[in-house]
Amino acid sequence: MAELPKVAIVGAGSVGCFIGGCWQAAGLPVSFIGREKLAEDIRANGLTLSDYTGWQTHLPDVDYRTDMAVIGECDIIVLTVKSADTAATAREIGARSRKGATIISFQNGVGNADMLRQELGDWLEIVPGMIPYNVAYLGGGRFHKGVAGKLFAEDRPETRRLAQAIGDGPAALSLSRDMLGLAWGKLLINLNNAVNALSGRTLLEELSEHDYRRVVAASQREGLRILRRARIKPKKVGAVAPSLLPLVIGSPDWLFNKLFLKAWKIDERARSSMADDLASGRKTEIDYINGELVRLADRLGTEAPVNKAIVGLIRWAEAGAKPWEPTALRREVLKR
Ligand SMILES: NC(=O)C1=CN([C@@H]2O[C@H](COP(=O)(O)OP(=O)(O)OC[C@H]3O[C@@H](n4cnc5c(N)ncnc54)[C@H](OP(=O)(O)O)[C@@H]3O)[C@@H](O)[C@H]2O)C=CC1
Ligand SMILES: CC(C)(CO)C(=O)C(=O)O
Repeated sequence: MAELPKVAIVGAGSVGCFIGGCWQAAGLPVSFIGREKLAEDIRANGLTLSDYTGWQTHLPDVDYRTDMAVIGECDIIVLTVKSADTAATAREIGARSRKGATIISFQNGVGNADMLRQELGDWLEIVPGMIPYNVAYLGGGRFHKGVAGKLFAEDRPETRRLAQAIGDGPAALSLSRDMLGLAWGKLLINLNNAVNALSGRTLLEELSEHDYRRVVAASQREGLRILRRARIKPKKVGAVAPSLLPLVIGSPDWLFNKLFLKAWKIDERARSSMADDLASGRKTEIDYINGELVRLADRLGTEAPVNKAIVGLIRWAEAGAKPWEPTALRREVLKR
């Protein structure tokens, strides 16, 4: 990999188009692999990327495809499909990729890298990654990063070279030797995704309501208890240590809205990816977030009533149930 690595983004939707677009803007050769609807849009409009700071760039020439033919030429494969699609997509990648190429998972949840190891471990180098920020598809080839944060990938020689090639910028790559800890830290933050989706509101609107935050805080407190029991140490993602998350999220409005919400730089359009899934009638990743804790609790012989209740409400919402008002959601989940 003496020259710039050739990158394929597989599952080029919100996150994939943003990351791949930023890396192309940084000078890397990037091919995007995704669905025909986005291919048409990007063919017509190119790719426009923006973020919450007002930064914007436009890429008129984008190699967006709907087949994997190019994958055999790529050094770095970035996987950005939803978790339920990981195994099937990995098999497609395995059939076409070059032995020894690197695949990085930028997905929510804690199990995608293991799934990739299972499907592709003897063929590709499997690298866990983590995406801390939100990306919204705004139509017309536009993708907007709505929350602050830096991408992470496991610290290895090939990711060090990649990070150097990308340089600084909105999709800069940081490296870590504790990706599993980061994945669990991110999962604790992602417990807000379901409440955001159930609220039917933007992240800012939802997080400014104390009753929604009380539900999130309770699911995080329960998550932390289960992780302690499993001897899993979640790592800090963002400004707040995992053990303090329930305290900060559950704090009263006068403190939370004035201090924390302002400092987090959340764009007023931003919603969680689970809210996007519900809005477009797709199955959510609930089984890989709150559901992961429910399964872990089960394996440990303990209970996860708050997260279990939230999984149930998301199932209803997937079947078409209406959004929840703050107090009604608090009463339904916390029974108080
Ligand atoms: N969006 C966000 O702000 C954030 C997302 N994440 C995580 O990032 C991951 C990606 O999310 P996001 O970008 O929102 O997802 P999107 O649904 O926007 O993008 C994934 C795309 O991959 C397509 N796809 C699925 N299987 C294949 C395949 N085999 N070949 C080609 N394309 C395929 C999907 O098509 P189809 O829908 O037809 O299946 C979809 O268009 C998720 O794990 C999510 O939780 C993390 C942080 C923030
Ligand atoms: C909003 C964010 C960045 C954190 O919950 C996210 O991970 C998502 O939308 O899936």
